[in-house]
Order: sequence, then C-alpha cells, then structure tokens
Amino acid sequence: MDEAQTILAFSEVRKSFGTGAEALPIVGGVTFDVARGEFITLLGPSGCGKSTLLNMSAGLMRPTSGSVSYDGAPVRGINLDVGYMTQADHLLPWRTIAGNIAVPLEIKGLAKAERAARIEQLLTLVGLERFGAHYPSQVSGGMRKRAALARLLAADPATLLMDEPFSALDAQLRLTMQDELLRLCGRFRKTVLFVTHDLDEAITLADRCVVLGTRPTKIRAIVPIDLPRPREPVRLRTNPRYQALYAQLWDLLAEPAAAPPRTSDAPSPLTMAGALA
Ligand SMILES: Nc1ncnc2c1ncn2[C@@H]1O[C@H](COP(=O)(O)OP(=O)(O)OP(=O)(O)O)[C@@H](O)[C@H]1O
Repeated sequence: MDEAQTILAFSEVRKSFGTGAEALPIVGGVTFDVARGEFITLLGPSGCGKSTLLNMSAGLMRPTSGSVSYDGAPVRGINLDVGYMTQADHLLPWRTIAGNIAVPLEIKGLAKAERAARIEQLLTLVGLERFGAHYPSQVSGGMRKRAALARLLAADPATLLMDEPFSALDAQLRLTMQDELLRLCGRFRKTVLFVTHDLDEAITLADRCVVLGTRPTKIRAIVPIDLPRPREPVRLRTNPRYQALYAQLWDLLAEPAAAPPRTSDAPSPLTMAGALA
C-alpha cells in the first residue's frame, strides 16, 4: 500500500499479558496497514485479541514487540486522533443521554443553540429522539449503546475504532445503524476499524475483512470485499458475490489452527466457529 495512503499500520505486533513464565501470548505477530478512508472489519474467534488490537491503536496499551503507528508515527500515549467505541458504553451516569452526547460538543466549544441542534440530529439518527432527557440507568442496554454511538459521532474523529458497536441491538435497528454508518463513512470518508462476530456485518460494511486465527493470533487472510458501493445491507444478501464471500469467510474461520494447542480440551474448529455466532 502507498505509504501516504496509510493512516494506521501494524507491524509484526505481538502482545502478551503477564510476565515471565506466567506470560500469556495473545497477539502473535500481526502485520497490516489501514488506508485513509478505508473500512476494515476484524473477524476472529472469541478471545483472539481483537479488542487488544483496538486498544493498541487507541494507545491504551503498547505492543510487547513490533509497532503500531498512526499517521506515520508510533502510537505512544493516548491517540487523540481516534474515537473509540468500546464494548462497555462508558456513559456518564450523572448526565442525561442528551448530556452525554453533548460532552464532545462542549469540548469543541459549540454554542448552545448549535449544540442543541446537533444533539437533536444525533438522537434522531440513533432512534433515541424521545429519550434525550432520560438518564443511562433509565434506558435499556441497546439504547445505551446507541447513545454511545451518537456521542462518538458527535466527536467526529477522522478514525473510528468500534468494538462490536451493534451487537446489543435488535436485527432491524442493527441494519438501520449499518446503513447509517455506511452513509456517514461514504460522505465524510472516515477510516474505520470495526470488530464484529457477525459475518453479514463484516461483509456489508468492509472494504477489506481481516480474519484472525486462534491465539497467539496471526492473520489468516485479508479478504477484499469487492462489492459495489453504495450498499444496501438488506438487498446485498441476495447478491451471488456476497454469498461467495460469506462462504469464504466461514471456511477461513472454521480452518484448524496451523499449530493446534496440545491440551485435549482444546476447542474444535466447529466449536470456535460456533463461538462466533
Ligand atoms: N489488560 C489485560 N490484562 C490481562 N489480560 C488481558 C488484558 N486485556 C485482554 N486480556 C486477555 O487477552 C485475551 C484477548 O482479549 P481481547 O478482549 O482482546 O479478545 P477479543 O478477541 O476482543 O475477544 P471477544 O471477541 O470475546 O471480545 C483474553 O484472554 C483477555 O482476557
């Protein structure tokens, strides 16, 4: 990939947790580049280190060896150029939903009227227009996720790190949110690194899908999603190319690890694929 095009680069990234004999290698040498404006989905079995890769991109942890670079410089300390939507919503419990969405707008110094208009827009976008005055403890888990997404969009970062952002949503809302995210990325050319366990979501959204193996995690394949844009999440599913990509990703996930763990209770490839459902 053209270096000028690269915004985020993983180079031989390894990450272990613990020290000495207790060290548990999680990421076992991952190398790939993300281009500006590219949408990458990360697929892999539970516990293979997908969130760990996002954490390193956000600067919340450093690789044990290798490097993670953003915009040409190694990520050291918190990466302020990315917006991170973690699995937990991290909403401020003492602020209403609207008050939470307001935080990045206040930091940016938007005037009150402008802020109110933007909050209204974002609440509508995520289907929470009637819940702005509620506190996080008064709404469902799915609604809190949507509020966290609205807050992320309010911050308007160039790069979005998203860790299963839609997993708590019902099927219809999930498709709506996918549609909105596609629209938004098309319009503002966001770079996105998006973790999902859902093959449909991984294909629908991505320019390329990075498939990870069991830990210590390496890349099994990087699959270009050569489907035309703009995409409509529902209609896409009847496209024969979409179905071929689905089968390809399924087979990659079900592939046995190159060096299977020696313990007799190691999960079978089928169990691992099942863990993704
Ligand atoms: N700060 C940490 N300290 C110790 N172990 C950690 C830490 N962060 C992650 N791990 C371990 O690393 C492994 C990978 O975690 P990670 O959350 O990155 O996986 P994942 O692929 O995102 O999983 P899932 O798909 O289930 O969300 C897990 O076994 C986890 O317990």
